[in-house]
Amino acid sequence: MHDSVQEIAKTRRFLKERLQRDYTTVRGYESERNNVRQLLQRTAEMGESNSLLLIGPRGAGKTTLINAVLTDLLENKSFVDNTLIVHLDGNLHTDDRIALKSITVQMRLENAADGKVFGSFAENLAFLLQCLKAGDKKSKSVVFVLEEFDLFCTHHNQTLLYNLFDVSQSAQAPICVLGVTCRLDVIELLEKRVKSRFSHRQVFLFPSANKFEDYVSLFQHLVSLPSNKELQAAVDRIDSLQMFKSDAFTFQRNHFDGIEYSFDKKHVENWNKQIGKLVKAPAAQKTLQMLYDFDVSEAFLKTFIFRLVAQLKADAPHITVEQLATLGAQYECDDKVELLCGLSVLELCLLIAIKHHSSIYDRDPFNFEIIFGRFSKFAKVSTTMQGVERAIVLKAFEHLRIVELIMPLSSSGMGKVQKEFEMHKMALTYGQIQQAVQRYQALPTEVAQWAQSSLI
Ligand SMILES: Nc1ncnc2c1ncn2[C@@H]1O[C@H](COP(=O)(O)OP(=O)(O)OP(=O)(O)O)[C@@H](O)[C@H]1O
Repeated sequence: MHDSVQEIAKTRRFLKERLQRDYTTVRGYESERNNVRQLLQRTAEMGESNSLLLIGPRGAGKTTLINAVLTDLLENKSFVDNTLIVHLDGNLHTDDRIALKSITVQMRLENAADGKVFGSFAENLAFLLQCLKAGDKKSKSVVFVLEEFDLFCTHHNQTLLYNLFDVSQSAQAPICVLGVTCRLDVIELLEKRVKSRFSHRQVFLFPSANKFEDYVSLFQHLVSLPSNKELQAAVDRIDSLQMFKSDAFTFQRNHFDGIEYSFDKKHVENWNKQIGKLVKAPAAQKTLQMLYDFDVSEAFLKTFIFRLVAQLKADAPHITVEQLATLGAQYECDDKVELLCGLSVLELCLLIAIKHHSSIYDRDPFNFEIIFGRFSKFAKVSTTMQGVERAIVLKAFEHLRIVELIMPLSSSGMGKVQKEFEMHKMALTYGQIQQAVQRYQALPTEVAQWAQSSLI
C-alpha cells in the first residue's frame, strides 16, 4: 500500500490547514469583489481616500472576500510598495486607546511615537499618517480593515471612527477604511458627525444557495488532494498574504513552515480515486443531502469536513461512507435526549414523575413538593430508590432546573416563595423522555417500567 503512515499524517495536516487558512479562494461575489478591488487600487495608485462598509450575515464570506482581493493585489508590485494594511477587530480592540496602540505597532511606528505626548486622538493619528510621508515623495496609502465594525460604534464618542472617516474625507493622507459587519442597521449606529463623514458606500453580501450538485462537488474538492504543482501555488498564495500582514497579525504566520508539502504521486491518485468513489456512493449522497438541507453554507460544510478529516489515522487511512454517516447522524440527533442520557438515575426518575404529573393534570405546573410526593410513592415500592433522602432529591430537582430541563414559571417569585413550593413547567416533550428511557444505559428495569406505566 502507498498510504504510508507519514503520508496519512501529511494528508490530514494539509487538509486541515487548507480548510482553516485558505482564505484566498472565494466563490461567487464577482461584482462585489471588483468593487472592493477597484477601491483599494485607487487608494494605492492614485492616492484617493475612500471608505466602504461590507455587510453580510455571519459566515457569508466577508473576510474571505477581502483577503482574496488583497492576495490578488499583492501580485502588483506598486500596490505592495505603496500600501500598508492595518487590521483592527472590534472584539480585540475594545477601546480607542488599544486600537491606536495597535495601529502604531502595525504601522511600525512605535519608535517614532515613543515618548511623544499628544493632545488629542486626532493629533496622534495625524502624526502617524504624517510619518508615512517620506520627503517630498508621495505618501504611502493605508488600508484600515475594521472587522466587527459595529463594535467600534460603541466606543466612547466614536473617536476612532470619527477621525478615520474625517481623514478619509479630507485630503490629509490617502487612506481607505473598510468596515466589515453583519449588522444591516450599522449606519444607524453612527453618530451624526461620524455619519456625515462616511462615504455611504455599502456592499452587501448575501450568500446564494448552491445547487446540490455544486455542494457535492465542493465537498469533493475540499477533501481531494491537489497535484504537487497546484499545492505549491496554494501554499505560496496563503503565505504571501500572511507575510504582507503586519507584525501584530502574524501570529498565524509560518504554520506551513517546516512541513514539506509534497505528496507521493501514487498516494494522491489513490486518495482522489477513493474520494471519487465515496461521493458517488448512495449512502454518502444521502448524508450530504441531509447536511445540505440542514445548512447550505460553506462555513458549515468546512467545519463538518474538518471533523471528518480529524479522524484520519494510520489504521483508518481513508474517509469512509460509514464515518460520513456516523458524523452526519450527530447533526440529526436530539441534543436534549443526549443531555437526558447523561443525567443520574435519580434525576431521570424525577423527570418521569414530572411526566406522570403532567399527563394526569393536563400539563399543570408543579413544584418540588408535588413531584417529591409522587417520587416517594414509587421509591417505597422500588428496590433501587428506597431510602433516598429528601435533601438529595431536592438537589437533583435543582440540577434539573440549572440545566433548564424544567423552568420556573416566573422569575419575580424567586426569593419570596420557598424553593420547594416554587412552580415550574417542563421544557421537554414526553417523547424525549421516552427516548431517553429507552437509550439510557443500564437503567434499572423497575424505573423503565415505571416510565411506561400510566397508573402511578
Ligand atoms: N463565497 C465563499 N467562497 C469561499 N469560501 C467561503 C465563501 N463563503 C464562506 N466561505 C467560507 O466560510 C468560512 C467563513 O467565512 P468568513 O470568515 O469570510 O465569513 P465572514 O462573513 O467574515 O464571517 P463573520 O461575520 O463571522 O466574520 C470560511 O471558512 C470561508 O472559507
